[in-house]
Amino acid sequence: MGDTVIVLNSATAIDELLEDRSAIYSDRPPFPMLNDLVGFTWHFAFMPYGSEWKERRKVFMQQFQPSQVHLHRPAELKAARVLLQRLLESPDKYERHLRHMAGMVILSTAYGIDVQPEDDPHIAISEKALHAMSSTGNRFFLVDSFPILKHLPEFLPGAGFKKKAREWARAVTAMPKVPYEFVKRSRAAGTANSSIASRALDDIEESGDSRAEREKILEDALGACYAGGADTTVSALSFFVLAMTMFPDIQKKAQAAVDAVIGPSRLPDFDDSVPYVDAIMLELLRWRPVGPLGVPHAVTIDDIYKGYHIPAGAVVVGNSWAVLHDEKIYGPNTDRFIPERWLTESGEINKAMREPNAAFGFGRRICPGRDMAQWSLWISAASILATFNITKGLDENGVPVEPSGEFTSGLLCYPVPHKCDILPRSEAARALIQTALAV
Ligand code: HEM
Repeated sequence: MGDTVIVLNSATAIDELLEDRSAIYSDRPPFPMLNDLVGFTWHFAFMPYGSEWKERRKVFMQQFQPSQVHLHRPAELKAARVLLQRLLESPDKYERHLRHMAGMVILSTAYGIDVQPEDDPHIAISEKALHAMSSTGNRFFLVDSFPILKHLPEFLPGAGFKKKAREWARAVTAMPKVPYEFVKRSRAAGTANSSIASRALDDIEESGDSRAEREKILEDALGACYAGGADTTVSALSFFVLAMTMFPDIQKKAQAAVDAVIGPSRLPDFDDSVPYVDAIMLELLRWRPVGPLGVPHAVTIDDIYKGYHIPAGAVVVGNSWAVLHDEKIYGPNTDRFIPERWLTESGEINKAMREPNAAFGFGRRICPGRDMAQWSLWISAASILATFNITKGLDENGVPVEPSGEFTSGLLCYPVPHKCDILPRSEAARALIQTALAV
């Protein structure tokens, strides 16, 4: 990393630098362990600001622009309903089910893959690579401060990180390749489902441009869906489960709001408008941003801000947590979970509030999957509220166990595991879940 690290703690500084001057604040630090050794060089989240990053981000954005998002809805809806069924069968494994749901949305949307209920091979490959990413991103490796160390032979004492990196690199290289090759094989066999990959390959074939290069860009860009979207979605939904466990009154209010719109005989759909659930989603992203310090940016040329010299290469961190907990922006008690802060007196979303975009990063690097993320979170949360009660688990004496509310530290945070019971709200709710996928 560069020698200078600047942490921006105020919304004003973030707006003025990472947003207004994003043309020069959108680079990344080098990440020697993650990129050079573990092999995430294909993932545009970690690429330097430049043509390779631009090409991949452009291809990605084309598929996630507003005119395309309706194509992703069936997969998001199906994954939410499968989630309900899995919660019904084994509620104690809810973390595993959230992970399955996030993987299902991404693999189905991006590649048209129908994931298996258990031990899906595509999920397994991607999860291995994600494990490498979180293990690398959440830990300090000396090689990140002294990139020269990457040239140490593996057998030397202190070079154990190279062995670890080599083991991880296999899964990391396979992550974008294996599902992409699956799509190509399915197309050749005439069995391919509709997917982003398949539609983009149609375009490439029709255009007749230099195919190998465009395909490589597409393969990399799609690999970024799982790499950027799985852990983050799981973390946000885990915080939803935590919030519903900790704040039963808010859960009751949300269930009443869902019931009033949906009624007793069906499950939520994307056309349903439930502002209280919108408010819960906004508050969730604000209260517990999954990456409190985002992903570091770097500045490409020397800059001056308020009289301070910011040298080229400086690492610039936008402190999302500080912005999202700023009481001047979001009102009092920002450490508390209060969905009402997002609502007007008449119960509509208050459009004057600053959206919790800081949870998705900044400027030209802002999360390009945020729309998909928010819709997936919304439909999952609304479906759970419609059908389940989430309550505190009981200890051996039958006393409810209060969750600590704590969360892990690192690039990406999760709630510390807590005891909770997830049970259907009624026999009618159970029946709705059981028949949901037959509809
Ligand atoms: C709750 C869910 C999510 C959260 C909180 C989240 C948050 C973030 C954050 C903080 C960044 C870094 C932005 C920056 O550097 O300023 C990012 C980047 C990224 N996210 Fe997300 N994300 C989520 C879901 C997704 C999903 C579902 C996808 C894919 C479908 C995705 C794909 C990406 C990619 C590809 C990047 C790299 C962008 C770049 O460097 O140009 N994310 N996300």
